Amino acid sequence: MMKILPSILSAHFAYLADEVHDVARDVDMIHVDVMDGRFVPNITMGANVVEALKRESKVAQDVHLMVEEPIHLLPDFLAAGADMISVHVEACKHVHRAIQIIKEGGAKAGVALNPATPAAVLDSILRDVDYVLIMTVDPGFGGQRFIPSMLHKIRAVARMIQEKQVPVKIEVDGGINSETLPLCLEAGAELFVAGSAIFNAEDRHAAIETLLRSAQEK
Ligand SMILES: O=C(CO)[C@@H](O)[C@H](O)COP(=O)(O)O
Repeated sequence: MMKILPSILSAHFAYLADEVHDVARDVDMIHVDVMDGRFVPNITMGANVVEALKRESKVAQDVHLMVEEPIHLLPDFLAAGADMISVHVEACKHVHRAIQIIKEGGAKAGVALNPATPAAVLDSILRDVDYVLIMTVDPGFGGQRFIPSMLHKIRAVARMIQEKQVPVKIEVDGGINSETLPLCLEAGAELFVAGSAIFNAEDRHAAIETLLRSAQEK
């Protein structure tokens, strides 16, 4: 079943709780971008924000760690209540260990791939993860343009999942809007992260409706 995950990177940080309440009327999960200023140029939020939002809202949180060597941070994010956590294969020397820690902590575990990272890196990890996050822009900023060649990668990962017969979901993130969402859906994605397409809209409810409708129209 497809899901839309609003990325709070594009929300108004001064009113974060209100922004989360606003979208939580329409979705059951939000996407939380954690950036360390090293793996990607920006610095955003940490486990304290996940914990604070957990106290404010029941909405589930999908935490995307854009962080060099994220293993040491996992216990904090798990304790804060993260429901899904992904680590980048490009940033983590011991991906299997990270996946194991996330699962043992009770969250769903994902691996994230930058646009230039080939699907083949998943061969030895696909059986161990709950989801693969395919970045459809280079991570670091909201509001970038979707990279069309990522559709091939989505298809390649969908094929690998089918061949290995594993219950792994494909998540896409970056430049997702009512034009790109149906293309990704057709290629095999199920989880759609959208930041500016939702939070830049005056009416977030209508923006989410538009995204959901675009999936049906295809
Ligand atoms: O991880 C990231 C950016 O690095 C994303 O989650 C962005 O927040 C997506 O924003 P839009 O491309 O949808 O505006």
